[in-house]
Amino acid sequence: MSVVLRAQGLHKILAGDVPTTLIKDVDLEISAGEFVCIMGPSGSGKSSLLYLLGLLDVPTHGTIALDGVNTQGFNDAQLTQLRLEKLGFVFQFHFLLSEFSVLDNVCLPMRRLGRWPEAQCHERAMSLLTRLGVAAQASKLPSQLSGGQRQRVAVARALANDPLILLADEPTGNLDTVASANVRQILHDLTRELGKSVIAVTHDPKFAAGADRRINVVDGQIDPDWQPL
Ligand SMILES: Nc1ncnc2c1ncn2[C@@H]1O[C@H](COP(=O)(O)OP(=O)(O)OP(=O)(O)O)[C@@H](O)[C@H]1O
Repeated sequence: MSVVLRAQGLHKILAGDVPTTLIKDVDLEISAGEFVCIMGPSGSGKSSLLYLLGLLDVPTHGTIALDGVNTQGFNDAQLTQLRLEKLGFVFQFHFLLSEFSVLDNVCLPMRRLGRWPEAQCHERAMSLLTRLGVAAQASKLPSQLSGGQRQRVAVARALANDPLILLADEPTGNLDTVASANVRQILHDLTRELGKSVIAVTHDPKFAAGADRRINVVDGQIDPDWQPL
């Protein structure tokens, strides 16, 4: 299996009167099509690690290679471009743009990347919304959707640019039980069907149960001795 993301010697230290170490000594490889869940106690550094892996934050030391590209020394514009091309994000809160329709929310990252002409952006967006069961909501505003529908649109948006890796931070954390089960199922089934790698932070044992690999973060480090139940 080819490696799509390789993190080596990651450290994240916050400067201050007393420097705080958020992440230390993390080495991690993610294979193509692999579904990995990051688990661990609250405040252990799971989101901090995900933000580093997703190039939303820059490590104090260490390197991250994405699809064979070493990102060390990249400036903001280069990191943004690489994220746009290779990564999709789903957060606990949907972060859809409230003044844009559902369809436009999914088209926006495609327009930004410029890989497809406008007609194809629409076609791709509608196809994703259909697969996620929210095509009927395409012309609505996010405020007119239920929480579960909004999160499904957020998944469609994350997949819009056909990313190599989908990164998710507590994607079912803000949903009721039924919507949570639905989004969980979709994330597992659709990403496998599309052959995406997934890195997901979760507290949800049901979500983690379907993963290929579960890692436990404790005090900013991957616990090498941890055995999932
Ligand atoms: N920008 C920051 N400034 C100061 N402290 C921070 C910052 N970002 C994170 N922290 C601290 O770093 C630690 C790890 O935070 P992080 O959000 O990564 O944990 P987590 O494992 O994702 O937690 P949770 O499961 O509660 O979401 C926490 O103690 C948090 O308060």
